Amino acid sequence: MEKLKIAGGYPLEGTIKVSGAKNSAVALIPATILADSPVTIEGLPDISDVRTLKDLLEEIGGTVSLGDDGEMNVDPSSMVSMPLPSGKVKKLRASYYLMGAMLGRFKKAVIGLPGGCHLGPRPIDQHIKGFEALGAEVTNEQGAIYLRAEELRGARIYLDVVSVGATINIMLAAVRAKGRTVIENAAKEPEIIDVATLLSNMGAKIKGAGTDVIRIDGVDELHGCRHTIIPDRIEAGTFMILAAAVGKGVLVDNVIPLHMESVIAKLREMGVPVETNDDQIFIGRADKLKAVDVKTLVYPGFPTDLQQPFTTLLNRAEGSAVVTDTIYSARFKHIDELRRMNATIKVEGRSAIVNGPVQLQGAKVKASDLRAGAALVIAGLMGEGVTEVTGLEHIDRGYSDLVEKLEGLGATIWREKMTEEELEQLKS
Ligand SMILES: CC(=O)N[C@H]1[C@@H](OP(=O)(O)OP(=O)(O)OC[C@H]2O[C@@H](n3ccc(=O)[nH]c3=O)[C@H](O)[C@@H]2O)O[C@H](CO)[C@@H](O)[C@@H]1O
Ligand SMILES: C=C(OP(=O)(O)O)C(=O)O
Repeated sequence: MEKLKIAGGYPLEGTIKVSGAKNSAVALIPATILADSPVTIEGLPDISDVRTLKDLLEEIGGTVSLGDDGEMNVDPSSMVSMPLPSGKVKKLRASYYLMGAMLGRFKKAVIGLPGGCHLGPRPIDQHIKGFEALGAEVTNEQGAIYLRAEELRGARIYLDVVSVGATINIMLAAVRAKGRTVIENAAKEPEIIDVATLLSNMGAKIKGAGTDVIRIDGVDELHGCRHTIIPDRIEAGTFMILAAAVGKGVLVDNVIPLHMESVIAKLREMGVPVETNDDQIFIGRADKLKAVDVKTLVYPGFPTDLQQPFTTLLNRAEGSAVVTDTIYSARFKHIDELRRMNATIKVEGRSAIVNGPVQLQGAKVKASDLRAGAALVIAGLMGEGVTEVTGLEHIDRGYSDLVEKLEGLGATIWREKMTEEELEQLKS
């Protein structure tokens, strides 16, 4: 096991390139199950969620190759509906997409309950409601979800909660159902459009992805195709926030600026100079930052996945800022760690109140989840002295080549093997 060490307090500059989107990748890969001939996905990020899904496709009989350039070829023709009760499915959240994809292709699946970041309760009742509306019988037996259908029939499904996962999962099952499915109150995240684009290139009939009503006319067969993934707007946002915190001129490359509007607006409100062109965003240096309140919302609102990194940035701002997470009320595990680094933050209900400016100090901290990890890396770069971050298995689920990318901006950051004593401490 390794830990990350960061010598903070130095300004960063240069260009940093964004990889393919994790939350697209983890849906595009299961979507290949639905085809009857090979699918190629270009530009996948080098993250553990992608490697775990590759293993899972191989477990059900797929022939899968993944190049160093992030190109994955999947031949799904020999796949079978093998039960995937736990083990690897627990390593990530998005293993729930195997339910929709396997139900769509085989009309049956057994998948263990998903893992992913611990952000408080993360129910999947809306996914199940959707599968049942399509005609599947769904039961939960000893921590695994059993799905079975004689046939899948299109249905009108109103989501009680706007859910990215449920919207994509229902889409995956519905593309091979008989007749029309309408998903109302659908989520509108760019990753949903990316998955719908892949499925359409495979021969699916989908209209309205990216709006809150998606119409799907089921087809009998889907074929292989080639697809290029969209850039990761959460990784891009992490780099923009990091640049606002410790940059003296950073160009974030390979971005779709339209996806970043809520983040750009908040940074500008704080006084950060932000300029955009077709596929890059430049973040300039502001010596003084103003505190701003932030509320996370479904897309196109401010993403919950950037709430934790943004909370770190607010430590540099003058005044008091209220950060409210309306999606995950308990997504505040990073706060205790930031406090160890000298932050003055109070948590009240769904909100964190950050009082700044404070000079963060290097400390030994632990990432409890993926974006807590990103928040602590930014804090380490801002802090005086050396910061040690453990819990890298979370960061490695979502950030491709993070150390190399930050070194490219001039950061002093490295991975180090943990000692026996440290490993013992981690267990206790
Ligand atoms: C792999 C992936 O894409 N993960 C993203 C996805 O997670 P995920 O798909 O799990 O998140 P959802 O959009 O489903 O969740 C949004 C909200 O709806 C609730 N809910 C969701 C489903 C359900 O059946 N019932 C229910 O009550 C959740 O508890 C949460 O409060 O979207 C989240 C919200 O943008 C992001 O933080 C995650 O990075
Ligand atoms: C919460 C996240 O991921 P997951 O849903 O995969 O746990 C995230 O990407 O911030």
